[in-house]
Amino acid sequence: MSKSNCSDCTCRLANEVGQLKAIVNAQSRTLAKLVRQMKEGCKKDEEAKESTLCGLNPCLKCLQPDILYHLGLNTETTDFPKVFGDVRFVCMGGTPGRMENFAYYVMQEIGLKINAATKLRNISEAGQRFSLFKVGPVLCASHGMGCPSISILLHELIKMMYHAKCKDPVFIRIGTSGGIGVEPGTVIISSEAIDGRLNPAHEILVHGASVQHASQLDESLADEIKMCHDPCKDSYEAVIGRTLCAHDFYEGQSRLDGAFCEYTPEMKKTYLETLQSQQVKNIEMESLAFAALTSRANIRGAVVCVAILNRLNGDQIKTPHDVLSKWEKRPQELVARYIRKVLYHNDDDDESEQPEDEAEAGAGGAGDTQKAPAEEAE
Ligand SMILES: O=P(O)(O)O[C@H]1O[C@H](CO)[C@@H](O)[C@H]1O
Ligand SMILES: O=c1cc[nH]c(=O)[nH]1
Repeated sequence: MSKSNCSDCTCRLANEVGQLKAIVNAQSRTLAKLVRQMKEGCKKDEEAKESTLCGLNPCLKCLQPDILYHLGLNTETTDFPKVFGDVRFVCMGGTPGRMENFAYYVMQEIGLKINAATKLRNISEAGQRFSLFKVGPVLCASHGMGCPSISILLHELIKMMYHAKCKDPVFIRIGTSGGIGVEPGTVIISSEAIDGRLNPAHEILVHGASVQHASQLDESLADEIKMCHDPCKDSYEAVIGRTLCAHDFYEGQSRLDGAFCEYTPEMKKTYLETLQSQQVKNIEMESLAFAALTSRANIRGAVVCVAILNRLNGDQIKTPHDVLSKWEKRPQELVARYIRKVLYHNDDDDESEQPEDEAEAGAGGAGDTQKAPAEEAE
């Protein structure tokens, strides 16, 4: 065996030992908690459990059933507290493929396993709009492009959290974006979302009148995710900055390569330089609705996007697909590390533990997996 193979192998083993240690520690904590509960006379957590979400539509409790149309789920046919009650992280990104890959990746990172002959099931397949995967306490959803699409998903996911009585779920968008004055491949964690006029508000029309909702993001969550970046080991930078949310990819982002363009290159240059002078680090298309809807519900939210180009240098995305797909994994890496840290390394937190069912039986709990077709099992 060559020296480098040997050190790779040692590194892998050390990694696996670290993961096993985290799982064993988490299981010890779970065991200690169960023993404590037995001593206290089996007080059940569930009895006191209510969702921690605030400011929701008071009519929700009267909807029997509540039909989450675009997710293809309803409260009559699905036992939300049973299937989704353990959700602590809701991660979302534009495409179904990214979110399926992320689900498998996070499963590995948090030490869960499924049988080799099974695969994760798209729970919202019946809705035929979004994809939704559940890996223990992590939900992974695709949101499509733009604020209207992500806001439909968010309304339904927030209602899901409410019906499932989830406690303090954290929502994170993992995406791509156009950077402003940053090296392509840099990860930007948004401090706040702003619109094209640099207003920190998501504007919607209700009964024909403009309603604005503040689009602040959780600063401490952004810091916690940033701390998961290791400047010595990671070959890319991670920065915190303002994110401009546009309502389209071309004119809304001052591109010169759309089917229509009624401004000059000089006007584009001036606009992008103004953004740069206002600490805007990137442009994408969902952060306004994401920030507004999560903060209205009292949900901690973060937006973590890789910059796939520097808009000060051009408009077209010329980077090869294999490089883009490596970059696309960077926000996923940071977010998976964050989730892992919250679940297993938060020693001050009595509740940090390996999810009980899945630690023993793999991530194949109710609604999580299905048998793979024969050819995929091979
Ligand atoms: O890469 P995702 O997360 O899909 O998001 C970005 O990419 C899309 C445009 O190409 C927009 O939806 C923008 O927000
Ligand atoms: O320039 C870009 C790149 C990705 N997504 C966007 O919205 N804009």
